Amino acid sequence: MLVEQTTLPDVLILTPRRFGDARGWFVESHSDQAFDRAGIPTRFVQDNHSLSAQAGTLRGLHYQRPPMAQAKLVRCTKGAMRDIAVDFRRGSPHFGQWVAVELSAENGQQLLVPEGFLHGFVTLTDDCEVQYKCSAPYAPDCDAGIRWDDPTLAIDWGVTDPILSDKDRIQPLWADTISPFTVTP
Ligand SMILES: Cc1cn([C@H]2C[C@H](O)[C@@H](COP(=O)(O)OP(=O)(O)O[C@H]3O[C@H](C)C(=O)[C@H](O)[C@H]3O)O2)c(=O)[nH]c1=O
Repeated sequence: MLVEQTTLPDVLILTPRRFGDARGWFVESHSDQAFDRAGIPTRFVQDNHSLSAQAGTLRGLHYQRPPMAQAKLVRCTKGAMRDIAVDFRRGSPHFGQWVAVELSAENGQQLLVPEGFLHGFVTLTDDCEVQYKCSAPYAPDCDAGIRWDDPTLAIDWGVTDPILSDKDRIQPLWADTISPFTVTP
């Protein structure tokens, strides 16, 4: 498994090895053993899978508050999407900084988004399927978010008028939110 850093050092791009042959290919899409070998301690308890029918669908920015904070391992299994992670940890030298990575069924790349980060994505194709592993179960009472178009974060999503859920239209602003996450630099 290839492990690459992004401009946010704790957010990693993982590319498992694809074994191609005349039939197509095979990949171990996730393996605790591969994580052990890479020195990544994160373990997962829940798999999620979403389908977005139209390109330009934006889901995010979401997180779960402690004690149900989630790390996520995100991959796109049909189509393509622009995956966004934002450092939401007070004390981090990258606090408020974001990174965008294109994930697609074709490139087979995965984004490891640690606890303490906001996560969201915008689809680049119709019928885009995203599958992601979570390190903690869904906890509606801890579910929270920040506005996708927050002026402080100024994220470049590559879209101006995305398809949003009602919930995502009214998420709070970064400036109005105290992060529940801290990290000692
Ligand atoms: C996340 C989740 C949702 N649900 C139910 C709750 C709603 O009735 C329905 C849709 O939930 P929501 O609109 O929050 O789904 P997304 O907008 O795709 O949110 C997710 O997408 C962004 C990108 C994320 O990073 C989070 O994992 C997650 O917030 O599924 C569950 O039953 N379990 C779950 O783990």
